[in-house]
Amino acid sequence: MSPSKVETISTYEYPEETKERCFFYVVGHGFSDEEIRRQYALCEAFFDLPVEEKTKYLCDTAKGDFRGYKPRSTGKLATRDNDERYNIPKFTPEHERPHPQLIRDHWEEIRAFSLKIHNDVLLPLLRLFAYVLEIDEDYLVERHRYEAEGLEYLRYMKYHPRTAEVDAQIGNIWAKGHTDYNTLTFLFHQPIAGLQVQTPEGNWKYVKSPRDAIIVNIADALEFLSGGYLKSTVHRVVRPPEDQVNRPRLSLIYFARPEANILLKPVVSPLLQRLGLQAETEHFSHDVTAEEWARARIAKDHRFRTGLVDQREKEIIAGVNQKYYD
Ligand SMILES: O=C(O)CCC(=O)C(=O)O
Ligand SMILES: [Fe+2]
Repeated sequence: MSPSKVETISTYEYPEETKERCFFYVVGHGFSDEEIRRQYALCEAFFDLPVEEKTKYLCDTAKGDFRGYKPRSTGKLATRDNDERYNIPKFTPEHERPHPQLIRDHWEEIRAFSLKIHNDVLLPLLRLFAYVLEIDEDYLVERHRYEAEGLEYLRYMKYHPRTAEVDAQIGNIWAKGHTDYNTLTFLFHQPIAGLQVQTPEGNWKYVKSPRDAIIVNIADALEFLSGGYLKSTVHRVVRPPEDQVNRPRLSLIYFARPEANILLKPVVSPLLQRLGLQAETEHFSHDVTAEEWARARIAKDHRFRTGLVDQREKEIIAGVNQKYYD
């Protein structure tokens, strides 16, 4: 028998990495399935309250304030959105406000849940991003102090199923493509499909939601602070697939934001200097704070939702535009 011929092989060339902007997942986050499902149960119970009760806690979105209850649009504006929200702000004296008894009855549990996201998930990630940016490990942490003035909130959300006819009028898009305006958004497990992320080529891809993972989304403030190095993810929500379309879609989301007076400009970072990103990628015509940016975006959103304008306005503040995507 002749020895088999040994083929010479060269090293494997890896295919090019995907250039997609991604959400990323955090696992091993320390939240039990039960803890999360209790929050969903509270979310469901909140939206089951009579509408007269919920509207006592309306948020003042005209002024860019998202604390409290946002009803879904109805009547002629019914196609503008199909979701109700209840945003529960940080548990600090600045944000003391009335809440329904249901929320009061579970105050400590909701508070512990919110603080756990802030302390055990947000802060370690901020240290990681500081490491990536080659800046002091606590630089971002010191700008997201829980006790400081500024708004973060836990959001309970409920999307109401709509008929195929109504959904067809808006191209089956429940929430148009957008970026979030905060630092990081944490989306807890979401069994109803619908969330999609936009690739740099402009295509949309479903975001899977593994049961043990929190989906994390980089948002505008982090993009500004990192000179565009960390990209604010463009995402949207579409009509769920046929086997899920008749079920209400509950979402449990935490929005972390920088402290109110943090200026949205790139941090001084060796990495950004090397990459030539130290100059701002988008230029505000004057300094803009995290609070101003968020309020301006919420107020513009209010104008569209409530029918004051028929097209979403592009310019948000100080010459910087927000893009919307179908
Ligand atoms: O409900 C979701 O899955 C995403 C919601 C969202 O993008 C938002 O509220 O900003
Ligand atoms: Fe979003």
